[in-house]
Amino acid sequence: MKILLVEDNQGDARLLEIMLHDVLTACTLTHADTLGKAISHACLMQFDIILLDLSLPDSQGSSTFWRLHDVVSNVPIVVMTGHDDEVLATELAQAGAQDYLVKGSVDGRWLLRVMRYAIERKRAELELRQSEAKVRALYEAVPDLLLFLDLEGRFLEYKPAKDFQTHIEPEHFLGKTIHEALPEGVADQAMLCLEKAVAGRGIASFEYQMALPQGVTNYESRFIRASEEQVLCIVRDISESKRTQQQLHFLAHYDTLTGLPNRLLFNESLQQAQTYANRTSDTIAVMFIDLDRFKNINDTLGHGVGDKLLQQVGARISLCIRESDTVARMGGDEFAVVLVNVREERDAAVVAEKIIDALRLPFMVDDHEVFVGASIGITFYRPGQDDRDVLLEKADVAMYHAKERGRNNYQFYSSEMDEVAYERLVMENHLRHALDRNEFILYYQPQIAVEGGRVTAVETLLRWQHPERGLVAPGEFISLLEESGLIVPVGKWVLKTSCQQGRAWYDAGTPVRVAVNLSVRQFKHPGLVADVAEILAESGLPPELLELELTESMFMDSATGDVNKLTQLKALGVSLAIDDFGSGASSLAYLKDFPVDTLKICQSFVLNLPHNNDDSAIASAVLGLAQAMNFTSVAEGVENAQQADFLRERRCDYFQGFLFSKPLPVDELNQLLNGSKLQDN
Ligand SMILES: Nc1nc2c(ncn2[C@@H]2O[C@H](COP(=O)(O)O[C@H]3[C@@H](O)[C@H](n4cnc5c(=O)[nH]c(N)nc54)O[C@@H]3COP(=O)(O)O)[C@@H](O)[C@H]2O)c(=O)[nH]1
Repeated sequence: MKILLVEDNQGDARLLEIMLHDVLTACTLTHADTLGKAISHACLMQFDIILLDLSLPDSQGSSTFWRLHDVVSNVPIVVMTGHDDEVLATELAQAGAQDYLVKGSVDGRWLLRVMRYAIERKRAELELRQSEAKVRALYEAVPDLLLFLDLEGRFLEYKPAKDFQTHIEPEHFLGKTIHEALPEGVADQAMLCLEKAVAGRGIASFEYQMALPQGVTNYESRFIRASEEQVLCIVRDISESKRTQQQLHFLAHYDTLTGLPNRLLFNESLQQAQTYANRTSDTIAVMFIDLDRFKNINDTLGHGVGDKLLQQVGARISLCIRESDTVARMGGDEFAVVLVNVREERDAAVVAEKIIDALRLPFMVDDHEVFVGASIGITFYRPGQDDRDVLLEKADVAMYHAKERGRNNYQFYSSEMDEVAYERLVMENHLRHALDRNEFILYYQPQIAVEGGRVTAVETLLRWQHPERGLVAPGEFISLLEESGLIVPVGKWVLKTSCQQGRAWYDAGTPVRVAVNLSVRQFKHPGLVADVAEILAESGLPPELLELELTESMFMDSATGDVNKLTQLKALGVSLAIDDFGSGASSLAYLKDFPVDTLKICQSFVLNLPHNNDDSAIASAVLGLAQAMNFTSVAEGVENAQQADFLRERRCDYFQGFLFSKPLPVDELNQLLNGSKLQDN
């Protein structure tokens, strides 16, 4: 123990020194006989205790204590007095000294006990002071509204929040009970929490809303027992975090484009509906809706229009169902509906018809009048049957059937449909290996010059030589190739084989232009231009003998940088044709901006020539346009002489169709090219 003894009387000092050495084995005693020396020692050394005589040569009475205390306020001071100033010593002991001793009345043991108590008390005092300081800092720093209540729930103390304005004066609370100060519902919950806190069951909290002058605000109140008599209530404004929570919930459960539930919320709703149906034995209908022609609109008019269209579609579907039903956007142009309380299949059919009718009406999007349709697949859940995923799969399978049945219709799921879906899956798997197994072959359909009747070009048409099914037409697998992305490698193979064949005809002295179809996905593939350049170089086909057939949508989608791609393709020296011209609901303005060489009149307009007035008008208009803009014109699907006459009279440049030749394998086409010129009959 390190002791500073401040005593000017050498005798008294010596006496104390002896007493201390008697009772303390390990003790360092520093002696000062003036206050000045005592202060110097106290500044230089950390003492455990100071024994202080109040009457010193340089200071007298209470000021002796206070001057030393100011310097070492954290060291316990025991005041030593004579009998005559015991009153002063008592006062000082109450004011800050740890204790006092009357000189001559103490022995060593007593002195030791007094010192130990003094040190203990001082330590406790310091700890208390520190913990009070912490509580005060905490109290000041807490941004929340703090309310202290008695154990019955009467407000005692109010500290306003730093973070938010309640617009309620402290008087509204102070002196009042919870029930007097708060609205009934909130007060009931607050009392419950207070009781829990009083019972010492930790922190009890609840969230609530209050209608305040500034609007509805969300609060959280936490109650904790603060002392024997008081409970602390911490009130926090959680409006902001509630809003964030709501936004996060919205983002996680709703589709941001249409505001409809997304797949996650749809699944939850379906699960709830199933649980309810299990109890009530009700039937649920699940519909899968896929828009017809949406992709075309998106590709031709752009994604902005596509997005707005989806919003309108979502709104129209919502109007066709009851509030208890759910409509969700599952992604892309796919929507799903859960109908609850379905009595019979007819109920679901009525809703499906309503949806189809609603979506059949034109949509006005950014001054465009656009038409979509819907293919709907329907399946039913009866208690205890399929789980959620199976239901959706079945509705999806039924939807595919609706598409195959010509779109704009609905189909109920039946187990036979699974076989078709299975076949589709098997076909997709076979297609994945078809390229490696050399199962693809190319047919070529001649294009005949109207003037002179010679074969000047051929269109390359893909066929699949299936090991079991024989020759499969592209109508059965091109869409599967598209969906699976296989169209990119397969399309490259078509291009390469066509160019090699084109070069072979060129070398054989029967040069013909080869027209190759490009699919949208192939066109959008970033490596397309490089692939065409490489294939031309490798095959040695003069570029002017290659024509690429593109759809109108590829020309229209200029927003995606595809204009540049067209220009790059054109720069390779190949020609570009617009296939099925007139079938895409698109603006004609692009014709003058893009490097187009050939317009191919869609065969649907040729089919009913010359009797159908509309088709005649369209075919005439397209041919007129081609002549005016200096494009080459090709009529597809020419099957009879009347069609050919009509087209010839309107100065069509080339014919393609069964009237002249079906698509042919290479050998047969070689015979044709080597034979005499073809004549139409
Ligand atoms: N991306 C690619 N698409 C391709 C490729 N090969 C073909 N296709 C596309 O598949 C569609 C169907 O082709 P296909 O079954 O070969 O039908 C073509 C002709 O056989 C048919 N045609 C030709 N003349 C007549 C006729 O007089 N009557 C009649 N009913 N049909 C006829 O038309 C199809 C050619 O059409 P088009 O391409 O519009 O010129 C077809 O859409 C192909 O585009 C490929 O390699 N890649």
